[in-house]
Amino acid sequence: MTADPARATLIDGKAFAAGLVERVAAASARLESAHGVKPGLAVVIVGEDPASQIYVRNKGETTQRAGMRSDTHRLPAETPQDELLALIAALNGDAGIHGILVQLPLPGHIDSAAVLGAIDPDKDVDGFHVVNAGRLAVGLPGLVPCTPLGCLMLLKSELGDLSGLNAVIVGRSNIVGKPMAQLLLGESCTVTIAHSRTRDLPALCRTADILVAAVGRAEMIRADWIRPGATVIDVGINRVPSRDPMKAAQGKTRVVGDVAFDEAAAVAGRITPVPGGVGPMTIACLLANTYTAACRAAGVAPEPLDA
Ligand SMILES: Nc1nc2c(c(=O)[nH]1)N[C@@H](CN(C=O)c1ccc(C(=O)N[C@@H](CCC(=O)O)C(=O)O)cc1)CN2
Repeated sequence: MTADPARATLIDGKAFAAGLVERVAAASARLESAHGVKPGLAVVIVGEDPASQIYVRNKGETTQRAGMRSDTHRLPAETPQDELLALIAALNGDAGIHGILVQLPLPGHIDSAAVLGAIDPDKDVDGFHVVNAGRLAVGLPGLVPCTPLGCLMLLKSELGDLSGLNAVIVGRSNIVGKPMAQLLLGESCTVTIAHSRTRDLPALCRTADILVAAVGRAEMIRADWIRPGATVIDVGINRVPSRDPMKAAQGKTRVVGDVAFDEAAAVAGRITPVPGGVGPMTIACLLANTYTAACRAAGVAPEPLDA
């Protein structure tokens, strides 16, 4: 009889996110009662992409549950860019709105960089504006992209002090890979960003105490890429056919990450599942950023939101 392989500890992002939303709600209620400021978030969606519709609905519902103001602007797919820019200008000037988020992806006729660049950096709760990317790079207070911020919160709550750890991030996007690298550098990790041109990626990944997978390729990272005991953070959300051939034939899908979870969990020390790992932290951190933006607009120091 063979012994069961050791299994990694699951990092429960769903539970952590629920706790964070509660803390944001409590801090927001105190901000409102002490200073008369109710944090307000405006979410803008252009078009009918079904996944985006679900994410936007979840954002609206979670914002309301946290006792914040939630406005959702649904624009048709053929909305001209000028009209979208005019809406953003109006939201920039609305004192009751502290956070503005434009759901991505945008339809092909719209220049996403121009739209993201039109958001007031102090209301940019996605943290995608170049001003916020610059603030993060030089260590100034700004607004940090939600997914990497959520990953960092999970890592700190699991591992405590991260200083001196080797972190490898697979993926160099502006939204996840690069800000994740800046955040981990800020925690004094030794950081490497890997990408499609990296030589011997499996060997590089095996040097990682912390391995962040943000590449967008289903189950690309295998067990033998992982150093035994490493902490694995899986940012990927990929739809693949259902395991059940009958359901797969009907077009049913399931969500998997960038890490081959079952085999990776036999090697890693800690690992985030997909679903239920990093994903829920994205929306919780959006609320945290909205609260932070509202505090700064009111000239009030934000309360710490750590667990
Ligand atoms: N303006 C933005 N657009 C997009 C962002 C973003 O942060 N800002 N991120 C993604 C979509 N997204 C939020 O917008 C998001 C994606 C996934 C999840 C999540 O909780 N996923 C679940 C699984 C969901 C499923 O089963 O399909 C999980 O991982 O548990 C939350 C938010 C792109 N656009």
